[in-house]
Amino acid sequence: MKTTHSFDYVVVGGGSAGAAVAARLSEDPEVTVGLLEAGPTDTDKDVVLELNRWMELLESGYDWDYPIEEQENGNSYMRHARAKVLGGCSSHNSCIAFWAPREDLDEWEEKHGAAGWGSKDTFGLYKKLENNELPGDHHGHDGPVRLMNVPPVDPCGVALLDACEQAGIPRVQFNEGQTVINGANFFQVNRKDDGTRSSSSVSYLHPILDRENLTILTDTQAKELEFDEDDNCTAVLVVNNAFGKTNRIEAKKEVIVSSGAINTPQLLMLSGIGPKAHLAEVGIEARVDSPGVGEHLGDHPEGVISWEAKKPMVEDSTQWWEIGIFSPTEDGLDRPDLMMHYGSVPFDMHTLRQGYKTSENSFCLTPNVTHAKSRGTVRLRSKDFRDKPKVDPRYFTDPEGHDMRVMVAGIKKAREIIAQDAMSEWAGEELFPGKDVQTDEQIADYITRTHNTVYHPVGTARMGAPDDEMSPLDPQLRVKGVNRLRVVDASAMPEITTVNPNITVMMMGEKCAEMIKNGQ
Ligand SMILES: Cc1cc2nc3c(=O)[nH]c(=O)nc-3n(C[C@H](O)[C@H](O)[C@H](O)COP(=O)(O)OP(=O)(O)OC[C@H]3O[C@@H](n4cnc5c(N)ncnc54)[C@H](O)[C@@H]3O)c2cc1C
Repeated sequence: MKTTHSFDYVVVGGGSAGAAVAARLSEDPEVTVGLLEAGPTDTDKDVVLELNRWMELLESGYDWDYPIEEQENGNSYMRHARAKVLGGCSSHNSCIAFWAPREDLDEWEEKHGAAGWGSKDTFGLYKKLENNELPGDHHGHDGPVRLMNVPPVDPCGVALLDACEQAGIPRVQFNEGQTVINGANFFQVNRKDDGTRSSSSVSYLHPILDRENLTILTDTQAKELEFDEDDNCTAVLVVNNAFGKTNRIEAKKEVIVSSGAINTPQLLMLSGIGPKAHLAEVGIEARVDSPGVGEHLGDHPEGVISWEAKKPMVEDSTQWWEIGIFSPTEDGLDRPDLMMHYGSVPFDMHTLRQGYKTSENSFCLTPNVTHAKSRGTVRLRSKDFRDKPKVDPRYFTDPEGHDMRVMVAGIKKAREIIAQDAMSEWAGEELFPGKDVQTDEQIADYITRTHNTVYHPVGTARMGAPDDEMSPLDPQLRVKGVNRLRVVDASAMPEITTVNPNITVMMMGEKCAEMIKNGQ
């Protein structure tokens, strides 16, 4: 096997976290950094760069496109989109941009043992990464990632916010440092003024493409991590050619895996780090018996309810999913347990096949469970790195029934909002689930067959206290049981964020680089 490159740091995956880590580490001209990305570059691809085209990327050649295992209580037709292009999912997502509520981060530290990740240590990193159009000291104004408010130009969306107010959900400005438990508005998005997404690639990598100590190798897929006899991670074995030949990329200091919540546990397991019994099933000898790898898969399950529009819907949009509504289903919560997105597009991808009505001129609300309790797994299908791993989110399997209870409440809350006077000029017939679906049981049955995801898988290689055997990473993101190997991406989250996670994943990349630079 040929060693084709040698770097101090090798980052595996040029996505939301990986691009940030590589950019920050290579600020030091004394170190060399190699960034490996399985997909192609984004620099010349309008379909990737123009934010309002993001839905074209689902199930396209830029999507790893993971089917899910047969679900006991969920929609087995669902697919998990995962971008395969520089910038990762930040290059094909809808760029809804949120700081995590401080309670989420404080819980990571206090409940899950992720010392140093509380809001007092991490809010400064959100500030560092952003260039927010909002004024004030709370925000950063010279970071790489541009955040802006979606202009409130969609008249149906404006009416919806009026209806929210009539239903007791006030307009609020997001990302101002106060946790929004009950409130709605047009989102902030990470987008530049000219409509280009401010993905991690656009934000962190495009400005430094000619940096001499940073080498970006696209179309380069990692298949295994190499270790020496002292369990130091010394290299990444990759395939970057049409003949399937393996090349070796040496890491003189560290390897940082940032391949996302599905591919990171896959690569760890292919490298012998994972649950021993499962590895044995596919013929891999365990280097580290780490039972938490591929476990604890969390997500935001999402339902949909849609109405025919009485007036023509918008024909252009910032990104078609422009409004967020937070509304708690019970009193006394410190964070909302229910969120909804508003879509100004037909969204029948899971309802049409089930026989529900559809319309070209419609809008929808998509309630999601912000802290779903069901947990799934990512497992190897075989020891072949080319085989898609088995993704089993086990939606709606939590024994208390919390997730379905919140989802049913979400459908009812959506109906309550749309029934307000302010929506009377817009809301026509309810297309799905429709007026015949009324009882909790009927709504739950509908959800089970038609739900989607907000595409936020997390937690499959989570960080936690050094002595917690179910957390494969320590709070410095180091993989327990080996040396010179870290993970940073959504898989490292101890628990899902209440809100859309992408900006938090970038923040994690910032913190990882900071810890490495500080010798932690
Ligand atoms: C369709 C969609 C819409 C979304 N919308 C939003 C939104 O509006 N707002 C929000 O906050 N969040 C959104 N998300 C979620 C958010 O984008 C992700 O949580 C986040 O990008 C995850 O970052 P990551 O670094 O963990 O992984 P990624 O950004 O996916 O990066 C992983 C990278 O590693 C590469 N890779 C994988 N395996 C290998 C390998 N073996 N070798 C080399 N490279 C490899 C991948 O190709 C990819 O580029 C959305 C996600 C999707 C899929």
